[in-house]
Amino acid sequence: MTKLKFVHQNKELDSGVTLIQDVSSKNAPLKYAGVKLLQLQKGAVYSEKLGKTEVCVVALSGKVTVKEGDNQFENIGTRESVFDKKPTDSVYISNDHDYQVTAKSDVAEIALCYAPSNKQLPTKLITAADNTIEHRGNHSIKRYVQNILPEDNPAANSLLIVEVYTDGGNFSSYPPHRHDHDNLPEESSLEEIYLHKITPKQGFVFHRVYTDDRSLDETMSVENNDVVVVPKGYHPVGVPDGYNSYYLNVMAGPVRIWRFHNDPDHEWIWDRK
Ligand SMILES: O=C[C@H](O)[C@@H](O)[C@H](O)CC(=O)O
Repeated sequence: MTKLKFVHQNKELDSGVTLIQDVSSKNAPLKYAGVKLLQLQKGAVYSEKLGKTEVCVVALSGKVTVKEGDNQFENIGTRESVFDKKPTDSVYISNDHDYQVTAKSDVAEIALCYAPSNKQLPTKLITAADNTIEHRGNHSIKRYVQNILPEDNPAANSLLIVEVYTDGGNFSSYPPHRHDHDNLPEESSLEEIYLHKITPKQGFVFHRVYTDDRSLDETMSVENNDVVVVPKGYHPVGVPDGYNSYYLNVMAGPVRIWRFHNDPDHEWIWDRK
């Protein structure tokens, strides 16, 4: 059985810096994407030296200052919780840079989203206002999407990043789709990471990852701060009534294009009136 779910941890990295998730090709069936979830106490500093990797620092909650070379972005972040359900600020940093993140609020949570990068691009603040918003779906497949780094934003070499909110009783990433065939223009090959958050925090959601031939077919119950990786296959999410779901998606692959293929068995779901 392929390990697709990574349960949250609480590992003290440094004074005031707690590592909750660290998922990458080193410990998961991934070749491109990676994610870290960190919680920082006020004044705590997380530093990193990038190789041939780009990173997008997403200010999930609280406020942080991000410094890279001569670039300093002070007090970024717009929300106390991801469930404030509004866009936040992020900073894109490409390969071979050193950067530091310092917490400015009592507690700050950041997601570090990684993908391969060989061409240095400008370090860039992606403000909340730069996010594009979508309301997708109908019936019981309604979700609200905040695009942080969609493919029409040329700021990154490989990264595609989006936040998705799904209220209880709804499915998202549904009808099921895949993007695991390098077959443009019909379909692109992107692996994907889901960083899940749920409110109230004792909740869970169902996440299935399966392939057409069912050689991979895992249905998982996923809890707050768990990560699910999607190396290939369809990947629908179901949210029990009474709870609301948030997930941060990190996608990356050979080409920075998002073209998905719906599971033919369930594509009719989109056509309902
Ligand atoms: O491929 C993208 C991911 O599966 C999600 O971001 C999905 O598109 C979100 C949704 O449309 O429900």
